[in-house]
Amino acid sequence: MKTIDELLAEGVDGKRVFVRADLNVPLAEGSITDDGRIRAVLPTVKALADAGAKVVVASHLGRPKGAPDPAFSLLPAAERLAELLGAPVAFAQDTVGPAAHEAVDGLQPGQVAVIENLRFNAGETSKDDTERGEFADRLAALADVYVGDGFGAVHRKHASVYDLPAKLPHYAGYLIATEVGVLKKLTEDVKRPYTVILGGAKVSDKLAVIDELLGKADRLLIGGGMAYTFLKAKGHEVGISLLQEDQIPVVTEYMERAEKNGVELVLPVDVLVSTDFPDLKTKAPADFETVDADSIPANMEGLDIGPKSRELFAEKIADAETVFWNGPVGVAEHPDYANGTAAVARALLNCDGFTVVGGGDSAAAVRNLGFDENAFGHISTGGGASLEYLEGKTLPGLAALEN
Ligand SMILES: Nc1ncnc2c1ncn2[C@@H]1O[C@H](COP(=O)(O)OP(=O)(O)OP(=O)(O)O)[C@@H](O)[C@H]1O
Ligand SMILES: O=C(O)[C@H](O)COP(=O)(O)O
Repeated sequence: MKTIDELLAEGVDGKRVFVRADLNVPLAEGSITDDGRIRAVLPTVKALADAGAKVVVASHLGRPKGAPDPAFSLLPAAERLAELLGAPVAFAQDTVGPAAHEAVDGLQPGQVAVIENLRFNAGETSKDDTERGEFADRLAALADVYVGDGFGAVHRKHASVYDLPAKLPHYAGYLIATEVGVLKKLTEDVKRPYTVILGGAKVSDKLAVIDELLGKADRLLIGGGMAYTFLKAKGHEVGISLLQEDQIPVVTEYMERAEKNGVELVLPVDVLVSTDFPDLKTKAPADFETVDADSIPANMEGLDIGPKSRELFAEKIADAETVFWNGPVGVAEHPDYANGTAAVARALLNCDGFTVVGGGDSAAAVRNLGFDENAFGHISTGGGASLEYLEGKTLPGLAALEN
C-alpha cells in the first residue's frame, strides 16, 4: 500500500486530491452529536492542504436510498470540518454534477471542498459492477489522485471505496494507516488474557465475528442488543428485547464451541427492563426495573446490563492484557441506560492492558459519557470495518489501495 507520505514526497502542489473520508457522524435534529470521525481525518486533509493540494473531500452519511434526501446532507459535516481546520471549506450541493465541478474548479492550491453525500447516487452502493464503475468514472473526473482515508467504510464494496482507486493513482491516508496498524496487533501477536466485549444493535452484522473470536479470545462478554439472542438460546424468556430468532441455532453452536475451546463466554446475569423504549430526544426519566437475566417479563425489553453484570464484566476486564470492545452494552444515549456502558468504559481505563474501542456509536458513547478518549489505547472509527478486519476478511477498500 502506498502511503500519503509517499504522495507528499512526490508532490501535490496544485493537484486535485480526492479524499474518501468517513464523515458518517451521528446527528440529532441536524446537529452533530460527536465529531470524532471528522477530527480523525484532519491530519490527512491538513497535510494535503499544507502541501498545496486542492483537496476534494467525499463521504457517505447515513443510508439514503440512492437519491438526494436533505435529512442526510453532508453540509453540517462540511461546516464542522471548516471550524476544525480553521479555514473556509467550499460545499457542493451535488456529488458529481455541475455544483461539484464548479466547487472543485474554484479551488486554489491549499483549499478544501466537500461534495454532497456519495449515497445520493444509486451508483455508489450498486451491486452492479458497471453501474458502480460509471459512477466511479464521474467521481474520477473531479480529481487527479485518490487518497483512501475512510476507515469506517473500507468493508463496503462501494464505488468511492473500491472502484475509484483503480481509476486514479491511489494512496492510503494517515487514519487508515493507524487503524490497520493497531488492528494488526490484535490479529497477530495478541497478549493474553484477551477479553472481547460485544454489544450494540447491529446484531446480524456482528454475530459472524464471534465465529473467528472463538479461536482467538480468552473471554467473550456479550451485552447490548446481542445478549438476548444468547439468553433465548439458553432457554430464557427475553420478552420484547432485540432478538435474532433465526440465529438461535448459530448462537447455540457458538456456546458449545466456546465450552469446547475453553473460551469463557460471559452473558449478563441481570438486566434493566422496561415496557417502553426510552425517549432519546427528551431523555425523560425512564420507567424501568432490574431483573435477573433469566426472569425477563414477557411484556418487557432489556435495555442495559444490570449492577451485578457491571461488576462481573469489570472483573473479566480487570486483568486482561488486551481488550477489544465494540458496541454499547445498553441504550447509552439515555442516561438511565448508560450505566452498563460507563462501567465497561471505566473497566477498560482501570485495566493495564492494551485497550481498543471500535465503532462509531461506541466511540461516541465513550466521549458523550465524559471519558477522555486519549486514555484508551486506541479508539477506532470503524465498527463494522474493525470487526470484519478481525474476522480476517479481505476488506474491499484496503484491497483496492493495495492493488
Ligand atoms: N439492549 C439494547 N436494545 C436495543 N438497542 C441497544 C441495546 N443496547 C445497545 N443498543 C443500541 O446499539 C446502538 C449501537 O450499536 P452499533 O451496533 O451500531 O454500534 P457500533 O458498532 O459502535 O457502531 P457502528 O457499527 O455504527 O460503527 C446504540 O444506538 C444503542 O442504543
Ligand atoms: O457507520 C459505519 O459503520 C460506517 O460509516 C459504514 O456505514 P454503513 O454501515 O451504513 O455502510
